[in-house]
Amino acid sequence: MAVYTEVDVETAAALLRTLDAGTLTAMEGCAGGIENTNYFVHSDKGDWVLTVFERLGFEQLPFYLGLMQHLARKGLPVPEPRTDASGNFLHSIAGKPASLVNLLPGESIDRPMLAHCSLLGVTLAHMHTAALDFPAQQPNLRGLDWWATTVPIVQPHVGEALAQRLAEELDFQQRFHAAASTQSLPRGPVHADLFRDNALFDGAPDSPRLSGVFDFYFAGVDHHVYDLAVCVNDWCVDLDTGRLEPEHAQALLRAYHVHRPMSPAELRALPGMRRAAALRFWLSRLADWYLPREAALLKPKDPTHFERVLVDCVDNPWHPEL
Ligand SMILES: Nc1ncnc2c1ncn2[C@@H]1O[C@H](COP(=O)(O)OP(=O)(O)OP(=O)(O)O)[C@@H](O)[C@H]1O
Ligand SMILES: N[C@@H](CCO)C(=O)O
Repeated sequence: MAVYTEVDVETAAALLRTLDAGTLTAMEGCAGGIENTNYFVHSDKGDWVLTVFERLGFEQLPFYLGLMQHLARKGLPVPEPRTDASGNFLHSIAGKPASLVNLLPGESIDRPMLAHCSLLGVTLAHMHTAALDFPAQQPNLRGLDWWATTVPIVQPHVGEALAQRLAEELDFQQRFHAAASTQSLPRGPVHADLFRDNALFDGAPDSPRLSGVFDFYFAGVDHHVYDLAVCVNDWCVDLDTGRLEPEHAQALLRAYHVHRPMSPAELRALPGMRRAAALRFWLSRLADWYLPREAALLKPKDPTHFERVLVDCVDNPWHPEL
């Protein structure tokens, strides 16, 4: 149950009033999610998600919430932070940062079909294009520097063979990211964590619609092809074996390419970026596994899955046909 900070009815009702979001009719704590306190809040003006941020500070949130506002106002299915009369979207509850966004319709999909991958490709292309003129800058805080800091932290816990694999992959990534061919790849604000549990679909089963993309709290400026690699590694990988499902990946990339054509350099970089994305989530899961945060209620996710994904990326580099 992801309610770390109890929010009482009076506090929620007062926030709704401040944000001209109607009169509160009901609220319930949200069981999903592990990072933040989330409540579903209902009023005579609509349905909302009230989030109290447990780890992120007031200084990082303007980038994430501003990017969500930017994308939502351009018509993307992204929650829009509700603003007060002065235009502020960052509020405070119990001394912690808080936000109120509109509740998006739809459900997450456990096992994406080709149609879901295509819809994701279309939306991701639109998100990348729409974000290009977002003025704020924040690097991907889970990028190369973080990998280099985290590898030696987790190495003592994983045994010699895996410690060696981590060192070799970090070395590969440092060379790959230093190459001029990588540095010149197109960049912009990207989601960087758009797993299947961060998207919603509605519509009939045979004609789904992508109705929501949320959880922008790892977003940052990075290469577009890195963001694609993160998606391919989750939406288009068998969760039992860690192996790529090439038809799913092809569907995602073809749909993306129609709306934001990928350059030959981006296509060439995809195998290296898939390795980068696999390393990033292997490392964060290893860190959560061996060095759990104090008082964290979260059940750590299985790191070995991304070890398998990385092995598959290295052993079977995949090149899309567009
Ligand atoms: N704007 C929204 N519209 C609809 N549902 C939402 C929205 N925001 C969050 N949710 C729902 O609430 C759940 C928890 O949200 P979220 O995933 O952002 O939690 P978290 O704790 O912040 O992050 P994490 O996924 O890292 O645990 C989601 O699984 C989703 O079902
Ligand atoms: N998507 C991440 C967790 C949240 O960032 C993972 O599956 O490891």
